[in-house]
Amino acid sequence: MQGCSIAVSDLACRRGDRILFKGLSMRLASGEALQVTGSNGIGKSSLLRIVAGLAPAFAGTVETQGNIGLVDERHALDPGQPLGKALGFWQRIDGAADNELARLGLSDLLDVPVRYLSTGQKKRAALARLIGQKAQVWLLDEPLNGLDIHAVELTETLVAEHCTAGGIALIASHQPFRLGHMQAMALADYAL
Ligand SMILES: Nc1ncnc2c1ncn2[C@@H]1O[C@H](COP(=O)(O)OP(=O)(O)OP(=O)(O)O)[C@@H](O)[C@H]1O
Repeated sequence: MQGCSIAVSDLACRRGDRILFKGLSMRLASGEALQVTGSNGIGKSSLLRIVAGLAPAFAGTVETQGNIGLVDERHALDPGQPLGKALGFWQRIDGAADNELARLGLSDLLDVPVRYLSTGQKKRAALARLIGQKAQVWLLDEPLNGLDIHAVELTETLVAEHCTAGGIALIASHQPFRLGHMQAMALADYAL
């Protein structure tokens, strides 16, 4: 995997008329992972969207190197399409790749419309798309929500493999995420 990095310096985030956090700095290099923790509404998702370039910083800078894949609550896959077709759409854009469908327990669901998938199945389908995207930088917003114990372990393993291969993982979650050498940042330390 090519070199990748995230460098955030003195970042402030405003949503509406509220400053959610300020003075946040962090650096992640190839192979590193960081979990951002904090209570509901503190700004974890907002931070990920700023790092992804989808929302503006109120102050400070964000520099990233490498392709970014963001998995959050928004639909990555067309809800009206069967899962196989919805993933196929992205494969034509991302380039053919092994989406790890069998490993993610999705092989028997390819004919099922995405909107009929369960919460956990949708989550695993989003991971399949992320893997196919071959992005170096993974931004994962509450990746364990709605997953059963096996899917939790699989997600943790996939992230570990991604970092071992030289990728970066920035994870926003209030749940424990087991990963060796995971750094941690409490967003409350930067909240106003
Ligand atoms: N576009 C927006 N305009 C105004 N306020 C917003 C906007 N987006 C988010 N907010 C507010 O910013 C705050 C932070 O939201 P955010 O989703 O980043 O928090 P979070 O820490 O990820 O929460 P959760 O753990 O519940 O997912 C919330 O109070 C939310 O209502």
